[in-house]
Parts: sequence; C-alpha cells; structure tokens
Amino acid sequence: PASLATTFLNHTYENPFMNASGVHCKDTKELNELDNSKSSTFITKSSTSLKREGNPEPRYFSVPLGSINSMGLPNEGFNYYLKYVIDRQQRMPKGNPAFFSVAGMSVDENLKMLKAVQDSDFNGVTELNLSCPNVPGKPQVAYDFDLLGEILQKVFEFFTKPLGVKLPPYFDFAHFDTAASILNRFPLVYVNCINSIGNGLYIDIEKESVVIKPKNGFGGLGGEYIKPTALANVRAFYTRLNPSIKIIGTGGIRTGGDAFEHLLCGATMLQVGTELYKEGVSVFDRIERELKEIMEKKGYTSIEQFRGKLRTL
Ligand SMILES: O=C1NC(=O)NC(C(=O)O)N1
Repeated sequence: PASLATTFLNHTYENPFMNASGVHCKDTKELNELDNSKSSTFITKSSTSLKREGNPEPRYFSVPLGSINSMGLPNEGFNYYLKYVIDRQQRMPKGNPAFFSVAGMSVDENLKMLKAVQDSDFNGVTELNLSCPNVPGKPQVAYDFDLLGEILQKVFEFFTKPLGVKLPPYFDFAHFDTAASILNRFPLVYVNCINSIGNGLYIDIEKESVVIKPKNGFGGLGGEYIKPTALANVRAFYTRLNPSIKIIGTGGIRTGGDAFEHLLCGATMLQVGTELYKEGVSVFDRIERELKEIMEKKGYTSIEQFRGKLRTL
C-alpha cells in the first residue's frame, strides 16, 4: 500500500499535509482542532509583536474558484502563539514539531521576534513571512531584493534554529534567478512557495461591487486560481536552490491530484489554505485518501519515488 510518510528536518511525519498560515490557526481552539486532525502538524497565524485587529471586515471572501482576502495580519500577538507552542511541547513531548510564523511590520520587529524565538524553549520550525500583500502602505519584503538580502543577513547573525521563509509568487525568470541567488547564501531549511497572489480584484456582478472592504476590494488570491503559479514557483526554486533548502508547496491544493502535482514539482511538505477554510479539517482526510489512490493506481509506494521527477518534453 502507498505510504505518505514524509521526512522533513530529520522528523518523519505521517503525511506531507498541514495548514497554510493564516487559515484555521488564529487561536487555541483552531490550533487544537488542527492538532487533533489528520493534518501532520500545523503552523500558527503570522504574529506581530502585539495583538493586532487587522483590516476592516468583510476581509475574506470564498468564491467558486478560490478566495480573496485582505486580512491585514490580525493576530493575538507573538506571546500568545509562543505560549501555545511551548505549552504543547510540554503537554506532548513526542508531538510532531510545530511551525511558528512571524510577520513583523519592520526589519527590527522581525529581528526582535526571532531573537525571542531563539531564546525560547520552542523546538519546532520558524517561518518568516516576507510576503503579506495586505498591510496598507507596507510593500512585500520579498519583492525588494536588497531588503530580502539585508533581513536574512541580520537574522542569521544570531538565529540558529530551523528557519524557512514564506515567499510571494514571482512571475519572471530574472526574479526566480535573483531570489534564488540571494536565498542560496543563507542556511535556510526551506522556502514556502507561494503566498497569495497579491492584489487581485473580485467583483459581484449583481451588486456591481467588490466583495471585501479593505483597499477598495483589492486582496490576495488563493485557491484554484493560483495553482499554475504555485506549481511554477515550487519548480523554479526546487531547480535553483541548494538541495539542503527544501520546498513547501502552497497554493491551489484542493485534491489529491493537486498534491501529487506539487510533489512532482519537488515539494516536501504541502500546505492547504483556501480549501481548508471551505471544508474544515476533514479536508485532510479527503486529500490524503485521494493522494494514496493516485499513488496506488500509478504503482508508487512512497513519495520519494516521484518527488521532483516532473518530466519535460
Ligand atoms: O501573508 C499573508 N497572506 C495573505 O494572503 N493574507 C494574510 C493577511 O492579510 O493577514 N497574510
């Protein structure tokens, strides 16, 4: 029978699936539900130093082909999530390592939070979110290549725990090349491709209106809309980065087939956002079953047998 066992950072998870930061992970209730689901682990909502209200509502809208959001990083604050993951470590010392996401409003705020993670008992994986498209007036760090190099340089002067970065989608080979040449300079354990496709616009034709309030309706796109872009970014970085930097595939994973495609492109862990929002945590049971069925039909017993083996013509 096909096994979904996935080894990431010397830990073997029962499957490659987890939530995407921001979805189903804002408070203890949601995090506990994730932890008790068929998700192999979880990542917390990107935190800022202090609790943050985020943008005015409506700020998330599910649509037939995905989602549009301009949340604006609402979160309970850094200490809330750090307490949650450390309490969990004490409750479940043998639990799968959890992921912790930070998204400071400045380089200094990111450094401050990462220093606190470094000095804490947290023994999981940290994700530096450099790609939130929804804070008015805050351009995405990962679209500013000088700033990207500067922040990573400063982080790795002190941070020695496992660190990954959440990247926005890039759409040009020059950008894949430049981003990869910067990222290859640092001892990252992964890059997470992709965050939402920033600043899309969804219209309700009956009301002749946008559907979310912030930024006159402009928001990050998720779901089926973004799978081809997500796959391209997973593949582009898989083929450019040092093999020591793994790829987490995020974007448009709704079925076992979508998961299979991300794995073919080279992803190791897989994150589900929009579909988790729509279906709830049972989405993991369904997607795992569908991926196993596909693997068995193709005669694969492990993911390693096909990971990264996308054929070209
Ligand atoms: O990084 C993020 N990506 C998104 O699509 N939305 C959230 C947010 O707006 O908080 N953050």
